[in-house]
Amino acid sequence: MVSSTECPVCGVAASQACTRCKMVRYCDREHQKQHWPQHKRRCRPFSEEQDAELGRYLKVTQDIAAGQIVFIEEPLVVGPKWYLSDADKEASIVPCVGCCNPCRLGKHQCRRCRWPVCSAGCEHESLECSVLSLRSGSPARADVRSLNDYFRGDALLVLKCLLLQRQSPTKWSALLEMQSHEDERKGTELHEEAEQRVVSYLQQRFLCRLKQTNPNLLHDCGPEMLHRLCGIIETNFMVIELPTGVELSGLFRQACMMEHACQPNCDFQFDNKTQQIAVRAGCDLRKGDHLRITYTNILWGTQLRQHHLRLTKHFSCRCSRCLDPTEYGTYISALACLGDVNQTCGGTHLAVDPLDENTQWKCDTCPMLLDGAYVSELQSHMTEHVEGLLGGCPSANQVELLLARLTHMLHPNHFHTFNLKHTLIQLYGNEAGLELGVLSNTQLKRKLRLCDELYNVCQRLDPYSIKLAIYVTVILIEIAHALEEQARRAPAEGASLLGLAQARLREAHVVLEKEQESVAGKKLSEKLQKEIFECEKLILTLSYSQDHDVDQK
Ligand SMILES: C[S@@+](CC[C@H](N)C(=O)[O-])C[C@H]1O[C@@H](n2cnc3c(N)ncnc32)[C@H](O)[C@@H]1O
Repeated sequence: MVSSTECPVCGVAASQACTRCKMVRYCDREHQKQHWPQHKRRCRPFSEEQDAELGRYLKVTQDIAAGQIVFIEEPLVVGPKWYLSDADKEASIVPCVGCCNPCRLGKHQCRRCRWPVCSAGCEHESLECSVLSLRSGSPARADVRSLNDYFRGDALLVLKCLLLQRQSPTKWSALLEMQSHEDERKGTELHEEAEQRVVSYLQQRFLCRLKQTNPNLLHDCGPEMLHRLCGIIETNFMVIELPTGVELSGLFRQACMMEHACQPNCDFQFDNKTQQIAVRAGCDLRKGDHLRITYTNILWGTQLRQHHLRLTKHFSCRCSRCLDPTEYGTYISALACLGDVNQTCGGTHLAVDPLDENTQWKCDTCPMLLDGAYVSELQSHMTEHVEGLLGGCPSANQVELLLARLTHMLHPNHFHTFNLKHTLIQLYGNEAGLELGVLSNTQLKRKLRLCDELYNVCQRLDPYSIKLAIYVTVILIEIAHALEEQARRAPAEGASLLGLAQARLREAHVVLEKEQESVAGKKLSEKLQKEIFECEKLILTLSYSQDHDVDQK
């Protein structure tokens, strides 16, 4: 919706904008009042704005309290996941083309187009089905890899977009207004991959036949349009996680206008029944604030986030975190200074210019400078080690060993050490042979210290737990575990330690409110309920035994 310059009541040129949304103008108060019954359904506490750097974005026009729904919106398109990992390409469970429920590949197929459905009776949109029925050939083999390659979900998402030109001209034009970064994509790996996986696949399998059998069905389905749609998806898609664990991608006219920041102020939830997205204020928003979500992983260091944003969204983020070499004092990208050959200086290397991919890294204590290329090679080498280890369910001992090796080179809060420590706090107290009762006092203290370090990093990066609610909840539960165990060991301080544990669990309860709809949030919520109950039981048991002791004395 572009803001109109004519009064919707009488059509004359108008200058008084609706103060809430600034999207409609009136010639006078009387006509504004008259129009309110219609306008109130569209009037929202933000306006659509545009600027040379951000493109379109959303600006708050009146204060909004934390937790309040800012707007609810229907999708333009919802479809299969856009980025398919290697594991996805070998998955035997895929979303049903009809209802998106998980279904086993090869079990049921749509009677007409043969694409995977969850049950014989599950139907899908008829135009989509008739285009998919034009397929040529059949899967080379019946193994999951061949079937996944034959029924490509990411290509189906592009086809869903393409068919809007027939199904809904309004949605089609809204889709084409979205940024695609077409020019920047040309000649890149992403463009080449889109050509291989999506454009040539759709053309050879379905669209060439469509041109012969029904040339007037789609006005524009050539390779340029397909590439443009790939760019629109890449730039705008939002990740939707269903309660079944299925991940989908969605495009929304307005929600996709929200700009990126590495410290967001909004989050969103998808309702699978209505297919609507609800955008919510993650903290108190003031008039003039922009609505911001995060397009990348906020637990990555600046170089990695910037690289990801440049590669996929074609911009350099200049938010306050990206401009600050310490990243709000977390030092999450910082390296430990190795000093000269003889001894380390104990200092920390920080990027001289965090926005420059090739920046040098300067020690804050000695004159040592590190080259950008060296640092990025070191980082990716470490990524391999950390991901390799954490992907294989390691023991606490294995994690400690890698941590000890990396500690020489990284700041204690570096994102690689953050990941290792977040795993460790869950292993201490839960791994077989390292149950809470078996941990030494030193191990218990270490668990608590690691939890505190991780909690502080999360608080600085995401003070309202908009993105890190799950991480923070896990940390708070582990803190409570350690405090409860300390209370068991030192009954004299038991009451105060259990009080602290209970407070941490209550805090976790509040933090987890934000994740009520996600699969991980639901699971964790059940665990948290039990933890709260167990903690209350411990408190009662302790006060009973203390009362009992007093009586006996
Ligand atoms: C999801 S779209 C947002 C809506 C888009 N601005 C439009 O006009 O349709 C993402 C694109 O917006 C721009 N953008 C979003 N956040 C930005 C930021 N923090 N700095 C610069 N550009 C940004 C980039 O071009 C990015 O690829």
